[in-house]
Amino acid sequence: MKIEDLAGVLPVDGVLPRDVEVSGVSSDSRQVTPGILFFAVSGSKADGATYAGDAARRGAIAVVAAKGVDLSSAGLPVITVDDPRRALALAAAKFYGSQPETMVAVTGTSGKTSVAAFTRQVWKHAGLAAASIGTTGVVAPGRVEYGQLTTPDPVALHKLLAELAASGVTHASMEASSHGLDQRRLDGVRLAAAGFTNLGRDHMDYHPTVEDYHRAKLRLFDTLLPKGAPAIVFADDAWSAPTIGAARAAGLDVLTVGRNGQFLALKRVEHERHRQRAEIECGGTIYEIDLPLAGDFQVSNSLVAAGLAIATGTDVAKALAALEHLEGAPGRLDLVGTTAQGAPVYVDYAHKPDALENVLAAVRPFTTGRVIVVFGCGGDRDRGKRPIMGEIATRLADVTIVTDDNPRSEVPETIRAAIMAAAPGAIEIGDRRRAIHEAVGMLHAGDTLIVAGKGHEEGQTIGADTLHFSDHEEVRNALAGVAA
Ligand SMILES: CC(=O)N[C@H]1[C@@H](OP(=O)(O)OP(=O)(O)OC[C@H]2O[C@@H](n3ccc(=O)[nH]c3=O)[C@H](O)[C@@H]2O)O[C@H](CO)[C@@H](O)[C@@H]1O[C@H](C)C(=O)N[C@@H](C)C(=O)N[C@H](CCC(=O)O)C(=O)O
Ligand SMILES: Nc1ncnc2c1ncn2[C@@H]1O[C@H](COP(=O)(O)OP(=O)(O)OP(=O)(O)O)[C@@H](O)[C@H]1O
Ligand SMILES: N[C@H](CCC[C@H](N)C(=O)O)C(=O)O
Ligand SMILES: [Mg+2]
Repeated sequence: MKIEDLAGVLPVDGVLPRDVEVSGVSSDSRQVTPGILFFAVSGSKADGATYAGDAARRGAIAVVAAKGVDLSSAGLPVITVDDPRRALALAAAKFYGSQPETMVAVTGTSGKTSVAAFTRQVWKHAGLAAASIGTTGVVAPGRVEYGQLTTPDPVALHKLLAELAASGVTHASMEASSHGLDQRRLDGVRLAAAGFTNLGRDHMDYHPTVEDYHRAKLRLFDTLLPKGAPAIVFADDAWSAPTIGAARAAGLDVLTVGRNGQFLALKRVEHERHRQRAEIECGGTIYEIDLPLAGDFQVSNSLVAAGLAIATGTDVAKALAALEHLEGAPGRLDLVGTTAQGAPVYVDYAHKPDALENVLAAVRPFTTGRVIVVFGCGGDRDRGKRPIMGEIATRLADVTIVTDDNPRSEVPETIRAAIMAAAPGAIEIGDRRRAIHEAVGMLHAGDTLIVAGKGHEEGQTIGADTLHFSDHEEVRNALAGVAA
């Protein structure tokens, strides 16, 4: 690509000769190779501008930086913009060129991974070549890969989207995390529709207030979606009304789903142990759907996913019929096994208060005995959620076992103590393996065990080391009677 090809997204005129070849774009000087256009972005730990010299030494052709940043010593032509992160996203989109024709994104505190996976499955059922991108990685026809971030950085994202488009993928759903939205990672994605699930306490180590966190999420609707595009909003959350208001004000076609929804109205749900029967009304017709998943919240997630598929052209009856074949995303209320007496053991990714509350409430209706929960809180993350989650667990479970979940650089005992302080009667077992085995050993007929917090994760990070650890494996071993 020539630098002039970026003229639509960057003020390149007069900075470099128009026919200078660009071999790529990057915001990480360590990744710069000759011909790369370097973007100096200011981050949480460092300021990219201080690495412009490094980028120059590695062969960058120019640096894109915020107005007012002094880069006179970098020895590179400077292109100035208002928002270097947005410029990077738009330039990455232009550089890699193609994206699946129909792209949708979903945001919300909980349910993003599930909705992205469900939307892909609904499209697939409708005969479309579909992919999903999120916390558990990339899933596409012939491709399953684990990813590092929920919303990949724009350079990795557009490289991936171009690969997917080249492989024939026409439809892709992706998660829009608040970090991703705030850091402009999705700004170059051509979105056809977007979804909102709910808002609760999360990432309070990044966003100063819950209002700031909500504002970051709203960028998806008021900045990224084109006017007139459909916004599928779950209508039964405390934050639904302000989200609907903002989406309407942005000129979007707001389609609400849920008990209070109008586009897909949930009329009735009957919960069974591992499945649910839902009556959904759309355009005056009632559809009866057998959802093969446990958990009230999965009904909500299915409605958002079906809404996204319908809003982007899938036939209503086909989309709703596809819900009968949904598979849960890995580690989301994932039934790993049952004891000889039939007590189910679920692995779930609830690592924030609302998610824990929902998952414990979800299993109560089909638990005739006790609900037992094993969970902990991650180190180097929001400390405020620890007592809140302790309180939720002891209020909603009959037996609470507090254990470790990625203590990272923190002292594990201190994290557990903060949870225990609000969890009277809870049992403290730091070693997660032992905690899981003891919990499985306690199960009687009618009980349900939830091992929460790690979901699909395959490691336990203690200090700087990540040791292999899988809740799925430990549950299976404990059920098989293998010693801890
Ligand atoms: C806090 C955060 O979100 N950080 C992300 C952010 O880094 P940053 O911009 O703050 O980077 P920084 O370290 O301050 O450096 C500033 C700039 O200097 C550059 N640099 C730095 C060193 C050097 O030698 N040369 C150089 O050019 C860096 O590449 C960067 O561009 O941008 C980077 C590139 O996109 C991300 O990899 C990085 O994610 C880190 C690893 C991370 O852990 N992020 C998590 C918190 C995250 O984003 N999570 C969300 C939500 C998860 C969920 O709830 O599902 C996600 O979407 O995954
Ligand atoms: N719609 C929902 N409402 C409330 N809780 C939910 C909902 N969907 C999922 N959960 C809970 O949140 C956990 C994470 O679900 P999921 O991975 O789909 O959400 P996410 O938004 O992608 O989360 P993360 O940001 O952690 O990746 C689930 O394991 C479950 O406990
Ligand atoms: N995206 C989240 C995941 C948290 C999962 C939990 N197991 C933990 O380690 O706290 C984070 O990195 O904060
Ligand atoms: Mg996710």
